[in-house]
Amino acid sequence: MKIRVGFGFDVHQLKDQHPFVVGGVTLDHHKGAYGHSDADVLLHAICDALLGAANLRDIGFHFKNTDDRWKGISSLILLKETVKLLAEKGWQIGNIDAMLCLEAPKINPHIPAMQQNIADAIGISTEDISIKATTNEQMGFIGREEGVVAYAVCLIEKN
Ligand SMILES: Nc1ccn([C@@H]2O[C@H](COP(=O)(O)O)[C@@H](O)[C@H]2O)c(=O)n1
Ligand SMILES: C[C@@]1(CO)OP(=O)(O)OP(=O)(O)OC[C@H]1O
Repeated sequence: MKIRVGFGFDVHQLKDQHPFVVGGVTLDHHKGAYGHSDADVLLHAICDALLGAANLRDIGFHFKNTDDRWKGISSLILLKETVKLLAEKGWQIGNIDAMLCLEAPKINPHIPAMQQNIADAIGISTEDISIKATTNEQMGFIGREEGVVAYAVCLIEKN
């Protein structure tokens, strides 16, 4: 059995009165993440961790931010496409561990729904998908609510 580890990072600007989609959940907040897609920072970090583990470049390589096909798209679709790219090379996903860094809103109440969205998209158990959150203790661009950051690691395996 071959196993590989992957790491992903993503950051998006926060803008007033913009939808805030994280892990496929639309959060009720006065600001939201801005990007070419739905700007789901958590799913983008997970896509990059998976692609990195399989040595398949990164999210922007496969889904260019100049391509109208991805304009406003749900990142759950990008995640499903990413899993297909891995499956074509024989990779299965072992587990994912992710960390969100944002001042507000509180993420904890939404974690089960995010885990379920990701589990449905990639076909593994919610038990193998960990999501955590921290503030940046009011420091820097995260502390000023100018941006949101996510990190993710994963294990993938094939026979
Ligand atoms: N956006 C967030 C940030 C944090 N949490 C939860 O609160 C705990 C304390 O956060 P600190 O940054 O003050 O250490 C953190 O461990 C998370 O459980 C959250 O849900 N959403
Ligand atoms: C997802 C893509 C494609 O719609 O656009 P964004 O939503 O701007 O997100 P980013 O994290 O910059 O990554 C890659 C992009 O090409």
